[in-house]
Amino acid sequence: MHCGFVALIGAPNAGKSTLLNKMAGAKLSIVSPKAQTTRMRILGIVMRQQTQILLMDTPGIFKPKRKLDEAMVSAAWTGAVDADITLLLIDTTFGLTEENIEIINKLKETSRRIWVVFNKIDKINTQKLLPLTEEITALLPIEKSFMVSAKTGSGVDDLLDALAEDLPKGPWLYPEDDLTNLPDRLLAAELVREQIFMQTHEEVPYSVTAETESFKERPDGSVRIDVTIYVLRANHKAIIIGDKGQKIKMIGERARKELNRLLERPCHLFLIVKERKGWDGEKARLKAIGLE
Ligand SMILES: Nc1nc2c(ncn2[C@@H]2O[C@H](COP(=O)(O)OP(=O)(O)OP(=O)(O)O)[C@@H](O)[C@H]2O)c(=O)[nH]1
Repeated sequence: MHCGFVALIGAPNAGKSTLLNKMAGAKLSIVSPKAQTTRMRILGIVMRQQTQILLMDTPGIFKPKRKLDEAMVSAAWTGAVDADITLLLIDTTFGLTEENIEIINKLKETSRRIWVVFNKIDKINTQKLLPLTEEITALLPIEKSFMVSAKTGSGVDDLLDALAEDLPKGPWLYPEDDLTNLPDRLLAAELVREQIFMQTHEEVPYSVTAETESFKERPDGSVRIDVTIYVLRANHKAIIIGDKGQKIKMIGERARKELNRLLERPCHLFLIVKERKGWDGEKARLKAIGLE
């Protein structure tokens, strides 16, 4: 038996959550075209041959402005420090950005073993990759590099095989059928937040947090889930509710469909929206989404 922690690290939007989901074969971490969608560490438990790969999705690394941002970036670095292998994910459509150079400089101090994963190769001419690889190896000692498309799955099997062979000997830490250690109530709140990221724009998604207030199993096998959406400002509340409640209805419908699939049972989802000034600086709110 082999078992080890692998952290996915990179700039916002590099495709870390998409890759985690592809490697885990399940939608565990929420994805949107907007930067900073992931706010906490999400563990995906992936069985490959006789190896349990404990794959950690982390928030994108960027310059923090508020307390929430600081907690997110700090969660990402803790993920890298704790990992046996750190996968540095590079969005090849942008190449070596300033953001990536900053991450690389800090990775040198925090991580022992770094593999580089060039992502989104479905979008680029792969000839661009050779100079990019050279630029990165000049900055950072990397053990291995991979070319993948997290979206199509191209190259993902090779990456999984390489991890399975390389992780240290040791007992599995989780039952082999588990997909994640995250509680269902946290996954439910995340799926609601994902829909807000998908269906609202500009500063609205960054004004929002979602918390599951209650999660009750019903005798018929279904589950009732009540989620509170906190927003920083009254006008954001109005945007999320929408004209005649159309927007919140759509958020709820889409999140419920995803939840049914993830929890493999019918879900009844109830949403309420509350204005809460300064939630993004409140310890309790950050703790509720797994941040310290
Ligand atoms: N074409 C293409 N798009 C991708 C690929 N991987 C991710 N994306 C898209 O890139 C966007 C960001 O993906 P995420 O997985 O949310 O990125 P992330 O690194 O987790 O982002 P943060 O939450 O900001 O840290 C989404 O629109 C994805 O669909 C890929 O391999 N190819």
